Amino acid sequence: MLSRTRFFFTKNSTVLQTLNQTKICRLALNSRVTKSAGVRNFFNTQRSHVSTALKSDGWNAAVHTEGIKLSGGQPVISSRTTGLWLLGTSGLVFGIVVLGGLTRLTESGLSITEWKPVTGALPPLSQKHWEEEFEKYQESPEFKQLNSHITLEEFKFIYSMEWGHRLVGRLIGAFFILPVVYFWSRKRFSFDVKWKVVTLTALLGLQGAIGWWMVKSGLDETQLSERNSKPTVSQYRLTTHLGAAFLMYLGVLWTGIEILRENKWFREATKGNEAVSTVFSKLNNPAMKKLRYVGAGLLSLVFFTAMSGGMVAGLDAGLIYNTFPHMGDDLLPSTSELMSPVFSRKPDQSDLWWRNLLENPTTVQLVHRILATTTFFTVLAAHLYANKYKKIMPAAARKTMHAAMGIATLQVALGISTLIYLVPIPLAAAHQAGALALLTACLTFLAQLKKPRPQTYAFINDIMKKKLQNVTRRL
Ligand code: HEM
Repeated sequence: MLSRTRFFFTKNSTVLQTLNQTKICRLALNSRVTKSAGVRNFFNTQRSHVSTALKSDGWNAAVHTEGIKLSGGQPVISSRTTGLWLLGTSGLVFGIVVLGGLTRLTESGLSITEWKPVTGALPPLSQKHWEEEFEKYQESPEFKQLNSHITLEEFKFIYSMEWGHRLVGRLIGAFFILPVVYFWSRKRFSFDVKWKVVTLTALLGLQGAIGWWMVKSGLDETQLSERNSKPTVSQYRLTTHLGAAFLMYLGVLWTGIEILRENKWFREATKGNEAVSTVFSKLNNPAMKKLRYVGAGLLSLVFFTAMSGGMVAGLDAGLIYNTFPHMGDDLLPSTSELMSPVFSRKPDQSDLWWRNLLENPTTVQLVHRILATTTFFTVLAAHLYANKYKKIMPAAARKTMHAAMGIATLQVALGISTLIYLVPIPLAAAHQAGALALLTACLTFLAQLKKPRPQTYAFINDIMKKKLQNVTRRL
């Protein structure tokens, strides 16, 4: 349909001339009139002419319409719809992370003892089916050691939590993969976005497998006895699952923001809006390079702190030392407690350090406190530093840095409250969501400082140079 016509113009004047000659340029650029049948017919009769011109142009110009299919052609900029869809996906991933946290906090995660990617999408629908599922659960170490008192009704609750978590995972899979196929076939992705989307699809598939790998560590008696643990999932696997979800979230968000920024520049450039040149010159300022390092450093630090939080959650280490800043009577527990030989598994104790750092709940909690405090003061320092450049920084980046400061403060308050009140579910879930919110702010800060890709830069600059103010892009 012509109303879907999307135009990407770059350097070559031959094509522009051809388009002008055939009047298509004027008619199609003014796309409000393209719905009329007369114009559509006119356009159809001319399309082969344009297509030939474009092919001979060697892809300096690319016009994408439903009517004109240019073999192997790809847009310089992905369509705005793909950016919005990626932001929608990031919202869903945010939601499932919180739901996953609630599943863990309500101790529901080990209630489904099998992984059936397809048939598991249906919950038990009859009393008999529920009883069968309950019987399977009764074979699990969690039931035998911790939950032998549980009734079928109580089992239904924990089962539904875990089933809901898995269902939302499947829905996100569909919400992501079906549009990928559609957008790909309609050539809506630029080359850069294509490989990102492939990586994200792989990560999504991997995430399901990691989820089951994690659950298995809490169902397998051999693994539990090796870890000398009560029936819970391994903290390493829980953190891997959390980390993969965070990476997926950051990946879709980053790609979505990048596409929407490019589309915004494109729209403004076609309107002849000078703001694009201002943003480009701000982004080209050498001072922004330092701020980019600051943003990347912050993002990595928050991610690392969040992963250490995953280790705290996986070891239930929030249930000890429920005071802040003191841990017990002093600021720090004794060295013998922090580096206890109990956690070493080698006769020569060569693994004493790393095992305590990753498996001793006291040490793991201390590591999280140290990282969290470092993160807070680093955000504060970055905020003060970024403020020095507030006049030359893009406004969006300035605002996200303010947001990061506010969220970091809230996150520390939530973390301390979670600890002091012995990990109540609402606070712990809010603390987990807070970690994602802080990551969002840091990632958005960095994304707003990112220079345009060279091909985007050339493309947008070209539009501005040619002052193609009438170009519209209907997405
Ligand atoms: C920048 C600051 C912080 C970040 C990014 C952060 C991040 C996280 C994350 C991602 C988790 C895992 C949540 C889950 O999987 O359910 C967690 C858990 C936890 N954090 Fe933090 N945290 C921060 C600050 C703090 C502070 C200051 C404290 C208090 C000393 C704290 C105490 C806890 C506790 C007790 C848990 C375990 C909660 C549970 O068992 O669900 N956090 N943190």
